[in-house]
Amino acid sequence: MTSGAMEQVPGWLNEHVGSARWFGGKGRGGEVSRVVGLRWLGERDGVRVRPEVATWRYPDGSQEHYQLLVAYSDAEQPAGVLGPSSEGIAHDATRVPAALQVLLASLLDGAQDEQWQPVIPDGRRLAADLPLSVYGGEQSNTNVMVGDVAILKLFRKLEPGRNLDIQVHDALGRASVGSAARLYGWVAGELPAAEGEEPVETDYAMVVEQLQDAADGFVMAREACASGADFSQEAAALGEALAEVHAALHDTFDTTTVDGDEVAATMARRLDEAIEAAPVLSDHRDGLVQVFGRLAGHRLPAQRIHGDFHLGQTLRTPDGWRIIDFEGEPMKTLAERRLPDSPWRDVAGMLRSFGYATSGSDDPTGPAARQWLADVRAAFLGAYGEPRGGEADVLSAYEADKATYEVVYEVRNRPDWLPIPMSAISSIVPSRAGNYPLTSGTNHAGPAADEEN
Ligand SMILES: Nc1ncnc2c1ncn2[C@@H]1O[C@H](COP(=O)(O)OP(=O)(O)O)[C@@H](O)[C@H]1O
Ligand SMILES: O=P(O)(O)O[C@H]1O[C@H](CO)[C@@H](O[C@H]2O[C@H](CO)[C@@H](O)[C@H](O)[C@H]2O)[C@H](O)[C@H]1O
Repeated sequence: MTSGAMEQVPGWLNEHVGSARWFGGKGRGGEVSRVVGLRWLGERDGVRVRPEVATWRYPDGSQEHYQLLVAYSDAEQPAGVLGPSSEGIAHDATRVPAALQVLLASLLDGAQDEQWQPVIPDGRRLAADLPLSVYGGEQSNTNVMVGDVAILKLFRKLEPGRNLDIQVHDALGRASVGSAARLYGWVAGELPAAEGEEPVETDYAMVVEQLQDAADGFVMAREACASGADFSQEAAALGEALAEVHAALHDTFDTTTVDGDEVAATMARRLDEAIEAAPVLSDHRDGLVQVFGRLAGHRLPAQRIHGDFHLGQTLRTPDGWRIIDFEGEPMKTLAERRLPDSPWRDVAGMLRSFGYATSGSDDPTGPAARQWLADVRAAFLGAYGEPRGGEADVLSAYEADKATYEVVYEVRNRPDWLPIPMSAISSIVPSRAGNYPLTSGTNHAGPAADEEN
């Protein structure tokens, strides 16, 4: 098969895409309707590598595009086997070391065609023989660690236009913001066009500075709460880092104001969609709508923000906090994620995340964890800038909205963690039906603390 041509969809592809961590349509049904191979990137040790675009079609007729990186060989590789194909045995290339080397070499070689265009303006420290490994933790895309130099982030869900992570890292680098990683390069290209359609630009990958000795903010905060260690100074530094990023984004991208009535209506609509995915929310509907309703009659300043800010998006390096992953909420469309939004959405995301961190404590609802939470919230807000006047209501509405989003996220991805956002919702909006029962003894999170609001 030549590059760019459409191939018959092999049977194993539905399983590969539908069960992947990066697949955003879990629970919505559908299947792969077509798959198109882009350019062959090269061959090494009998393994040929090609990025491919799989189109997933949902029962309602909508569709999404996902990037696959496929390695083909005549013999089975030790890991990553997907199934047979007309090109040989297909493998998930992120699990085949030789295939990852082919990918890196092709970026450095820089060969381009319309569909796949590597651009590495700052690749001084990259070399084809650097060891490569796929990051093994939670991620919505696929991060390949390139030695200790860079991270190659393969975007999985492909969307039209410039990727937000590339755009924001670029802007923050130009503004000399120290609390984000440096952007080294990217792979732009085109989504394969269906018959009779014009090709649409997209981005396939990004290469950024690999932060060294970086501790995950969520792990750090959770451990601090579990051991009773003070986290206030760290929380204050996080507040400063977010304020620095917000200031740069404010000065770089368009700003506007948004209508509080519309924001409240959008939150209520999101809630109704959330209730369909997570009926457990329905008892809280009226109370949540009331919280959202406090935005009515106000105009809220809006600007480009992070959009999915939580402790898992922060890394503590020896030089201070770094904020990562500026792609916004994975469940929103790119058009929605590009729109200016209230900076209080990011603040609320971090406050919610501090609540998640209390799950590390033996007694998440006990006085020590509650005090820890109150202290870190106060320190973070103090350093970021306390909400003034009606901003406190805006912040509460965004916290409630974020918790609603989290309920759906947990239902779909980590049902064991569901008690955490549910208990937050119970404390924001005590319901007639009583609080969500806190379960204990889950492997991951354990019971969640009641949260301050
Ligand atoms: N620049 C970086 N330096 C070091 N580690 C990073 C960097 N960017 C991301 N990581 C690690 O990779 C993980 C996933 O990255 P993230 O950008 O959140 O990916 P995704 O969009 O796939 O969720 C992070 O939690 C972090 O541990
Ligand atoms: O994968 P992303 O980083 O884009 O974010 C998604 O996954 C996050 C979980 O990994 C999820 O965050 C939720 O869990 C965190 C603890 O693991 C917690 O700190 C956050 O407050 C909570 O929202 C995030 O919402 C989701 O978009």
